Amino acid sequence: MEVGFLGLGIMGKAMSLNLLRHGFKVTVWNRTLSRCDELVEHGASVGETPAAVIKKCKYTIAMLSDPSAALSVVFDKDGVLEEICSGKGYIDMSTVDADTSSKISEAITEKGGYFLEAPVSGSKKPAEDGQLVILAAGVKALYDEVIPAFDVLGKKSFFLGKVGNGAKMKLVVNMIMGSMMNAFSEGLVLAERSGLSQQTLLDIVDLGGIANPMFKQKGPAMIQSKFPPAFPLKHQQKDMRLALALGDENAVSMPVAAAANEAFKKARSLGLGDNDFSAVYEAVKIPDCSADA
Ligand SMILES: NC(=O)C1=CN([C@@H]2O[C@H](COP(=O)(O)OP(=O)(O)OC[C@H]3O[C@@H](n4cnc5c(N)ncnc54)[C@H](OP(=O)(O)O)[C@@H]3O)[C@@H](O)[C@H]2O)C=CC1
Ligand SMILES: O=CC(=O)O
Repeated sequence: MEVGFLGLGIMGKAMSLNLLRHGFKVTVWNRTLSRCDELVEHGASVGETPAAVIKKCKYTIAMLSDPSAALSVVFDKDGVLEEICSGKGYIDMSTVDADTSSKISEAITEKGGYFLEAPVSGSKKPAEDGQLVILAAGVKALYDEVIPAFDVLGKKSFFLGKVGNGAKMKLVVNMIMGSMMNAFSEGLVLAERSGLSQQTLLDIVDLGGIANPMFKQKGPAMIQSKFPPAFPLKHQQKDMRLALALGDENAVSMPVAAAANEAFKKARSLGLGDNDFSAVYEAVKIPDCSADA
C-alpha cells in the first residue's frame, strides 16, 4: 500500500517510520523539509509540497500540531485542496476541534475526495510501537480501506460515526488526562512540602486503585525535574483550550479542567511549552502569589 504522510514531528516521524518498517511505500512532506532526511534514509520518498504528495498518493495521512496548521496545509497555496479529487482519501490524525475537521471535510468532499478524521490516543512510545488508539470518524468506506495502515499504527481503532465525533472524543480524553496530570503534580508537591518521600508516594500510588501507566512512566522523571518531550505541553494546553470550548458549547461546567488549563498556561508563560506536558509540575510548584493579596 502506498501512502502520503504530512507532518513529521514527534508523532508523524514515529508513525511514518512504522509504516515503512511494515512494508508501506511512504511519501513524506514536512514544513521544515530537512526533517524528511531521516525518513528518506529509511526508504521514504519526498514530496515538495502537500499538493505534490496528494497528487502522487491515493491515501494521505496528516499529523500536524493544531487547527491552524491543519487548515493551512489543506487550504494554503500548494495545499491538499489543489490536488485532491475523486478516488483519493485524506486522513487527518492531528488533534483539532470538530469545527476545523468539518471545514476540512467539506472542502475535500466538494472536490470529490474522501475524508476521515482519526486523532489518536497514545504518545511517542505507543506511536513508535504501533500501539496507538485510533478515534476515526467520517467516510466509513475510507476507514475500511485504510484499516491495513491503522493496524500497523495502532492497537485498536474505533469508528465513531460522523465527522467531529473523533475530534470531540479525543478532546474529552485529553481533558481528563490534563486534569489528572495536574492533580498528580499537586500531590507530588504536597508530599514534598509535607516532608514525605515523593518516591514512596509513587510506590504507594502504583499499588492502589489510582495506579495508571501515565503516573508510572512520568512520575520518576518528574521528581527529578526531567521532562523530555513525548507530548509537548503546548499541545496539551491547546487540547485543554479546545475541550473547554466544547464544554462552553454544551453548557458543561468544568472547573477542574479550567484550573488545569490555567496551570498549563502558566507553564507556557514560564517557557515550558516545548517540554513534556508533565512539566506543568514546575508551574504547580511555584507558590500562588494571588493567595497573599
Ligand atoms: N506527542 C504526542 O504524544 C501526541 C500528539 N498528538 C497530537 O498530534 C499532533 C502532532 O503532535 P506532535 O507530533 O507531538 O507535534 P510536534 O510539535 O512534534 O510536530 C508538529 C508538526 O506540525 C508541523 N506544523 C506546525 N505548524 C505548521 C504549519 N503552520 N504548517 C505546516 N506544518 C506545521 C510541524 O512542522 P515543522 O517541523 O516544520 O515545525 C511538525 O511536523 C498534535 O495535534 C498533537 O496534539 C496526539 C497524540 C499524542
Ligand atoms: O494526546 C496525547 C496523548 O498522549 O494521547
